[in-house]
Amino acid sequence: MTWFMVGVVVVAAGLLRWRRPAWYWLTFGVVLATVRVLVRYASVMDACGLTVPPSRWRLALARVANRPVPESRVPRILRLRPTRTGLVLRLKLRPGQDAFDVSAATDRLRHSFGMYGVTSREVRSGVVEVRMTGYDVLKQVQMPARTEARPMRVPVALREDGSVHYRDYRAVPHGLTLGATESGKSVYQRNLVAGLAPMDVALVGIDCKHGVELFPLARRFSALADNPDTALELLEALVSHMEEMYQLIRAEQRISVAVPDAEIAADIWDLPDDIRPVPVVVLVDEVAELALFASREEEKRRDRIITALVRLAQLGRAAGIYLEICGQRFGSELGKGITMLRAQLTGRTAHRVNDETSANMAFGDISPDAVLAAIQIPAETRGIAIAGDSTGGWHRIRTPHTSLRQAVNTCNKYADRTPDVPALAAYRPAVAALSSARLPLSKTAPATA
Ligand SMILES: Nc1ncnc2c1ncn2[C@@H]1O[C@H](COP(=O)(O)OP(=O)(O)OP(=O)(O)O)[C@@H](O)[C@H]1O
Repeated sequence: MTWFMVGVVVVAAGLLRWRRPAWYWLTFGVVLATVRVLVRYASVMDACGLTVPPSRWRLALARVANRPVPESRVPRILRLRPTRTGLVLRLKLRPGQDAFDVSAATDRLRHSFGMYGVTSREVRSGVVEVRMTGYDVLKQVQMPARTEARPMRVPVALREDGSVHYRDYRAVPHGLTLGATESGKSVYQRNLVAGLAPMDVALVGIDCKHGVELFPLARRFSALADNPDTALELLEALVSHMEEMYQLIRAEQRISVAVPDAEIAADIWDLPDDIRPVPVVVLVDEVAELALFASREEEKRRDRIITALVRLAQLGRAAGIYLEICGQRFGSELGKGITMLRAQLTGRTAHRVNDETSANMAFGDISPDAVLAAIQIPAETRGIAIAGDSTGGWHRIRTPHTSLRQAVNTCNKYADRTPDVPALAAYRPAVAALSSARLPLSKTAPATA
């Protein structure tokens, strides 16, 4: 009977591991992995070259006391913390070791501890955090139920080490998302919109793919444009809005300068709550549509559009205006001003790209390693992307698969949080018109069936 029970448990564990790796990890994997790491720790560290020989004084002490020669020493375990997706091991390095030793050994640690993936980072001098994942967390992304809530910080994807990837607008104001067609850019953008929807933020959309991506989300948008002419007007209205925000900050500065010890506002976040304007996130889908032209008139329009975008990218942060630009390619081939604009878009996300040039457009000026990682994204795993910023750090990420329906539901749910931005009032989508436009379609559907 006992052997039968053991057999049932082993088969259940095997099935879970195969079909539901996340459940396997939570039920069996976490305990087995913790025991394995603790039991094998010293021998694995030794085999991976992460030990240091005993110090001279310990050797001398052993000689004097006539004791056996002391063994090499392993980094001290400060903490071993199980997580939803793996284990986090915090190590205190021995004298003579550095964080690079551990990062160079991550692949050896991975297979020695029988984990799916291992990454490491230096937390502070001499202390390294080794994050191990028990299974491929990017295969079927499940975001944790609770994430750290902060204004303008969206939990948008999962990183391959199991941690949450945030799009933090206050830390990295402007972003560029690139990727070949069908690589997952729209799903990424949908996750961003769904994450921003419950926040106190005005969403502005420019979708020159005839509005198919952003217009269904119109109820949560304060302004929308679906063609280059309206996009130009909207961007110029945003520049005026930005100038008004600067006037507001200046006015507040004049008041605080006269008050000794008062804080002087440098951006909208320093303004008192009651006068702080709502921040604005501008989402631009398929940016190349704004940069292409076929006639002299269109060229003039294009130049004005790029000038407005460059001005918003250069000065928008203090006024609380953040750009999120999305496209298949974004290089000098799109004409003058593009490389200048790209330099301001320091948050970079690259989905699968068709060639090295496109990967270079995303990361060439940031990190050569990230360029290589972007080229290696396999075509069959859509939604996988490399996310990096101007610090040179980068991660492999994947968003949860959010359908347009789910994103629309979220936007409808938070429709009452859509703020009015007076400068953009002319571009506010006519939601009533949108809903009534659907009525004849749904009425005619049964008739034609
Ligand atoms: N994070 C994801 N997880 C799982 N599947 C995904 C993910 N992201 C995208 N996909 C799949 O890839 C398909 C293409 O995604 P998406 O429409 O976002 O690509 P795109 O880059 O915007 O393409 P295009 O430029 O042609 O509009 C989606 O229909 C979806 O099935």
